[in-house]
Amino acid sequence: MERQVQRLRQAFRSGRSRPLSFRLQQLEALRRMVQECEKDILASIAADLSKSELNAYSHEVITILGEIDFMLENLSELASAKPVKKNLLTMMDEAYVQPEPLGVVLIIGAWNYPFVLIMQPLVGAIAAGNAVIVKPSELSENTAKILAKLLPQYLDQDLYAVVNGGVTETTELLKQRFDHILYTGNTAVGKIVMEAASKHLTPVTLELGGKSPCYIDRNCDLDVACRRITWGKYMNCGQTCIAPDYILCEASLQDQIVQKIKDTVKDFYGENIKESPDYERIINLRHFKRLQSLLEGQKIAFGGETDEVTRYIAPTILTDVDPNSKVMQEEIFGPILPIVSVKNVDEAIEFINDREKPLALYVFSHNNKLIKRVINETSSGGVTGNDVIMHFTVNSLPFGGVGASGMGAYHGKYSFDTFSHQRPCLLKGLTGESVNKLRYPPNSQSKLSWAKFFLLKRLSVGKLSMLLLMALVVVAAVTVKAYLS
Ligand SMILES: NC(=O)c1ccc[n+]([C@@H]2O[C@H](COP(=O)([O-])OP(=O)(O)OC[C@H]3O[C@@H](n4cnc5c(N)ncnc54)[C@H](O)[C@@H]3O)[C@@H](O)[C@H]2O)c1
Ligand SMILES: CCCCCCCC=O
Repeated sequence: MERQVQRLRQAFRSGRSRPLSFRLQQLEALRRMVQECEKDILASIAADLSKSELNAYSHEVITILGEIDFMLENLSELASAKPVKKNLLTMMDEAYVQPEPLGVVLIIGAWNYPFVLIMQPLVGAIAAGNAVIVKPSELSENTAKILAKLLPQYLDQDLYAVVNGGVTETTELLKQRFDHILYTGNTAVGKIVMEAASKHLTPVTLELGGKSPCYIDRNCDLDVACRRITWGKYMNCGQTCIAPDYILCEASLQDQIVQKIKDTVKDFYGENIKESPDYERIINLRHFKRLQSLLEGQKIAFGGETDEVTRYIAPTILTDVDPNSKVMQEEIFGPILPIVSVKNVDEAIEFINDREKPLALYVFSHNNKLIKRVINETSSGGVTGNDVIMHFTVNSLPFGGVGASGMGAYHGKYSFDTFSHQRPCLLKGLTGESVNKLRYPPNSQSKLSWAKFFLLKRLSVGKLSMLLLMALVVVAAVTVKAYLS
């Protein structure tokens, strides 16, 4: 591992990954890889998650093609130096922020969207000019294998590498020094990653999970709300980091919600859900048994059927759920939807705030003020009002958690920024010493007054006021010079 990281570091130091032309060429190669090898990629995702190839395409491939296109279109703007406002002392100088690559970046992915969770950060890291090691999840082994096979065929092999393996390999990898680590997965491993990173003072982006609440207001179109919730909850068999984890609503709405979700499930997946190409399976037996245990002692209003051999768990709704029960203590990450009754929106807000900050928050209501109130009085990684999941698809929004659901963010511009250092640059000339005397010892009260005048005024002005200020500076400089000599 050490030799591999060193090899990448050497290639990074050669400067090869920095020119925009090189980055664009690598991103184009990545796009070619996705297009030319689409069949193999879809087959791998489908095999890992018992998913149809159509769903593999719409859940994963579309996102990546969109992200690559965004970077290709916007890279030169993202990577450009950004001039900044100046003060009176520096108004004749050049001041700008220059994004620069961080170095060698490690990306660790999770199994539930095995292609997206490696490729989307990879696109950002390449665009920002870094060398990258990706470590796909060993639980989605087919996608891990196809990534290890394809990426070296299309990308520069000295700058980008795939390491496959489980806990042993990742532990070894985490002993190495990286310049940034982006980890996607559960909170317990997130802490391990952060601890390992701290040994090298490596900054981390942690894309974690949590229980994402979904509040349904009485004043709402329940048909639409339930259709959208059914889609977001049962897609990928509930194994989505931002799936609505549980519903909060007034007790009087519970039965209607159950009925409407039940009807929608029938519309989406047919009478025999097991036969539907759109309904996935649980990733492995450990997760299947964990989910089965969450059903124990619960009132199952709909679904509840399980089949260990195929790891099938039916779309399930639990009603009158006790907030202290096991299903309300951990992220469900499966097709089980508990409904917890609250008296009103105040109680819903209190319920949310009594728990760890979730990765996503959903509110359904005709009343926009109520939606804004829930947003203003709670905290979560992201929010979608009157829908679920969709904020993930808008790559002009940063995607990430807060508190226990993670730190840092990516997607689009935010990926570029995550994998860049925003380097402040100030370029001065070698003239102007008369004004500079103000900061050289010995200090005095009058020098301090002048320093206050120069430094506490900001220039954020159009041409006319700029001219006025320049005149002011010249007068001030002459006065100071006369005063000091
Ligand atoms: N915020 C997001 O974008 C996002 C996206 C997907 C999943 N998630 C969250 O991830 C969780 C599901 O993922 P998971 O954790 O089951 O995935 P996982 O089991 O695939 O683990 C994630 C990664 O951590 C590595 N890993 C596992 N144990 C390790 C250890 N002891 N030391 C070092 N590395 C180790 C794995 O090899 C894998 O690459 C859920 O909580 C979900 O909400 C978050
Ligand atoms: C089109 C929906 C993609 C959702 C991906 C969510 C990633 C986290 O699990």
